[in-house]
Amino acid sequence: MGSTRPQRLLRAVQKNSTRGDPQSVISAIDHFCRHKEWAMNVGDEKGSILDGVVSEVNPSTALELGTYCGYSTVRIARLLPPGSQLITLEFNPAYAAVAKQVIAWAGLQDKVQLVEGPSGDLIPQMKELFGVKSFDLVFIDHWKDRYLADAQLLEECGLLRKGSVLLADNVICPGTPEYLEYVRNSPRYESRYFKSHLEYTQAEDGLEKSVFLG
Ligand SMILES: C[C@H](C[C@H]1O[C@@H](n2cnc3c(N)ncnc32)[C@H](O)[C@@H]1O)NC(=O)c1cc(-c2ccc(F)cc2)cc(O)c1O
Ligand SMILES: [Mg+2]
Repeated sequence: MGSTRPQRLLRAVQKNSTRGDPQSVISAIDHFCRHKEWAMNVGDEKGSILDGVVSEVNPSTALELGTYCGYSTVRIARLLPPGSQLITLEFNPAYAAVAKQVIAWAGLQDKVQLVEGPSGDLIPQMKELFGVKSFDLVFIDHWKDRYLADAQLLEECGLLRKGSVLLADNVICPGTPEYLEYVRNSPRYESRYFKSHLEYTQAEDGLEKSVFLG
């Protein structure tokens, strides 16, 4: 049984980065995806926009939907203030196993709770599982046709407060039209588009930042 792309990505991290150095892990993954094998990480260009939003929000509790190999998990966790927590949900066990090792290699395991399972089942359990009152920041990067349902589920579960920020990847490519329509037209959100490119390509893509108004 040959290796999978996530496993090859993990090997590239262990070979080309320094344990405990998140920036070197990020650079190793970007180099692997640009020069060896494309993979669906948010990437360096959109990643810089993500960094800016994380720094601006300075979240004490953050949620990520769709861990994949843990690239954006590392990007977010490396910027979190001491005592803050990032919960990341991934339903593919093979991806979760790789992400766990990438996060540990970066030395960020104490800031991250990686939970295996589908977001639709796990979001309603956030309060009881982790004592979460509300999320200051949610990075949405999972199945593109789950973005709207899960944003509304977060609202219904009382997991958003006035000022909570939703940051959604891939709103152009592969695209999330119904989510975009909702956050851009709902009086409950103040939404803004950050134009960029699909990771490691020239295709257009972007991030949508939506502030929940309560
Ligand atoms: C969906 C994936 C990301 C991960 O999300 C997990 N997942 C899913 N649904 C759930 C859930 N309901 N709960 C928890 N986890 C969940 C999954 O297992 C993947 O690991 N992301 C993408 O498919 C993705 C695709 C592209 C892309 C763009 C152009 C192309 F030509 C081809 C692909 C770019 C991107 O930037 C992406 O992000
Ligand atoms: Mg994405």
